[in-house]
Amino acid sequence: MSPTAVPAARDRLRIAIQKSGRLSDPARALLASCGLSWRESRDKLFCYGETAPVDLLLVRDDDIPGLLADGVCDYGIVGRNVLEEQAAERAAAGKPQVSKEILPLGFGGCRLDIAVPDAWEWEGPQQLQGKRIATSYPGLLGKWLAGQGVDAGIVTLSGSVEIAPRLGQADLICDLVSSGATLAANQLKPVQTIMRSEAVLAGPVQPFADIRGELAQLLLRRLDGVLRLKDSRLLMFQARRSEVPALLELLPDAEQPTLLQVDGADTLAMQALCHGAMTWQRLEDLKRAGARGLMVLPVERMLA
Ligand SMILES: Nc1ncnc2c1ncn2[C@@H]1O[C@H](COP(=O)(O)OP(=O)(O)OP(=O)(O)O)[C@@H](O)[C@H]1O
Ligand SMILES: O=P(O)(O)OC[C@H]1O[C@H](OP(=O)(O)OP(=O)(O)O)[C@H](O)[C@@H]1O
Ligand SMILES: [Mg+2]
Repeated sequence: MSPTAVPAARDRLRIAIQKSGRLSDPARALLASCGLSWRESRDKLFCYGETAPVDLLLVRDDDIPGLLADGVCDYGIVGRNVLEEQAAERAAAGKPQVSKEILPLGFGGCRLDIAVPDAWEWEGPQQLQGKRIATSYPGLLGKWLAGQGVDAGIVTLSGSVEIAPRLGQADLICDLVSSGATLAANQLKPVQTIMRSEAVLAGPVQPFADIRGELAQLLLRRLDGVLRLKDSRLLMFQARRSEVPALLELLPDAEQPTLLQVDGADTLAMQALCHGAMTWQRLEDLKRAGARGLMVLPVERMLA
């Protein structure tokens, strides 16, 4: 599609997700928890939305920003690293940005790190001057190097970046790191993070002018509800009125606690939506502060 072409109006929303890889299952599970379900095409590349007019396109993650830019799909679930890399490449080519990060989704967490051979003593970014750096993220690395005022050679590789220093293709690398195991197995160590990444919902910079605007609102509202409840629990207990202030101090993450009088004036029942982890330690602290009959319940859905 030419850069000036306007994508045809559609009456269904189309979301691109990774076909197979780290983000495919969690992306699908997240959308399913928003009440969406699909019928799959025989080639398993397109899923037709059944419960709502929201279809899925199953593709390679690197293709998602381009599909968004071309208007082939309306939203995409992709790593911030991929989205930002293609944005950096578009910017370097003088192309306008047509899509952006709408919402971080809380899975697929990793970092884009500079990693050097174990034997190096790291003194800071200036040490990279004149070095060759292997990466699959030339746009992000180039932008970061320019910001540091460092002139280094970028060796672009599509995979197996960690092996490049041993093969003599580069002096060091810039790649995704999660546990650090791949770096360690290749006698490399991370020395500098240039980006923190996770899966994000990417979407258009401009709002939709057709029915997709309403579908987009519905999707975003439901995603917001699901993500807000991800680590949330409903906490219920009873306590004496005099103990309530101390108990509330132990619950800084409680949203609008509700207090009900249960017998006479002294005993109160309390319920609150808590957004932090409800560990055994926390429950024991609450018990010590006077909470009785503590119950922690999962919260399935919330509509603010
Ligand atoms: N080790 C990791 N830990 C956590 N998340 C990661 C890790 N490596 C990559 N990711 C995130 O998951 C995304 C997808 O990674 P994956 O390895 O499945 O991609 P891929 O091999 O490029 O897949 P595709 O075949 O779709 O091109 C990455 O872009 C990144 O955002
Ligand atoms: O810090 P770690 O937990 O070891 O993870 C980092 C590795 O994970 C990714 O590769 P992946 O395993 O997806 O293989 P790939 O190179 O084929 O994409 C990434 O490119 C690193 O190589
Ligand atoms: Mg890929």
